[in-house]
Amino acid sequence: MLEELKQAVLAANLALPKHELVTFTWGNVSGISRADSLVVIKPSGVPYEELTAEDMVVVDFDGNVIEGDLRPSSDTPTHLVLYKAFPEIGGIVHTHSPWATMWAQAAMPIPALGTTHADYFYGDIPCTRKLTQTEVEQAYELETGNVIVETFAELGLDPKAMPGILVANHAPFCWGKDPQDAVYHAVVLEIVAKMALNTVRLNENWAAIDQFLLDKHYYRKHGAHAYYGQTNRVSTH
Ligand SMILES: O=C(CO)[C@@H](O)[C@@H](O)COP(=O)(O)O
Repeated sequence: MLEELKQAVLAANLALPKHELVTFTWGNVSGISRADSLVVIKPSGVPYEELTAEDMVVVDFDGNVIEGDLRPSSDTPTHLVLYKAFPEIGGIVHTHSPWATMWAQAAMPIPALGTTHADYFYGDIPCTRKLTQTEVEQAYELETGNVIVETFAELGLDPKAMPGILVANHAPFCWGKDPQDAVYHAVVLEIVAKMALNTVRLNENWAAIDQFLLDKHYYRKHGAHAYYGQTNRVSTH
């Protein structure tokens, strides 16, 4: 059951240490089969170098384990909230990648400063509000998902145009059309987080990218009028 998705979720998880986005077991990737209403996710706390496809855990939308011998990622409730709220996404990544996590710990959005950012994130990368004590104590991982959805609703953001967020005092979550696409966005997020932090350190009079340049770069790669890359080759970005 879901063998292909398990392989894809395993490969996406293994890509995290390869891209230096995780230390020890600090992160997870999942993928969804919308046809089956099932999610495949990394097991909790298992070192990446030991993971196999059989270790991937299949859960339903209520978090019940349908397949797998191991306990699913502790962040499974967050992933499930996001899959339910954002029907267009097919994969989710959570890491504690240091540059993005610095912005999350500062509880600050990452300003859109340049075209590297604009190529993938259409505007400032938001940061959630802090969770309340009740939220943390009663349903921490579920409320982490809820505060992400709340932030997107308040800011009127489109999860396709803004494929990631920072959770205040915690770390980033990213997503994409499938697990690999979500990893791609997590890699870009870490790079733009590093560049933005050093940019604002270099120039205290920093200014956001002009809207017309942000538009040009984002829409070169996305939407009906995209023209980046080749038409006769499979190219995701
Ligand atoms: O956020 C944290 C730890 O603070 C977790 O996401 C991280 O350690 C990964 O946990 P799992 O191994 O997926 O349960």
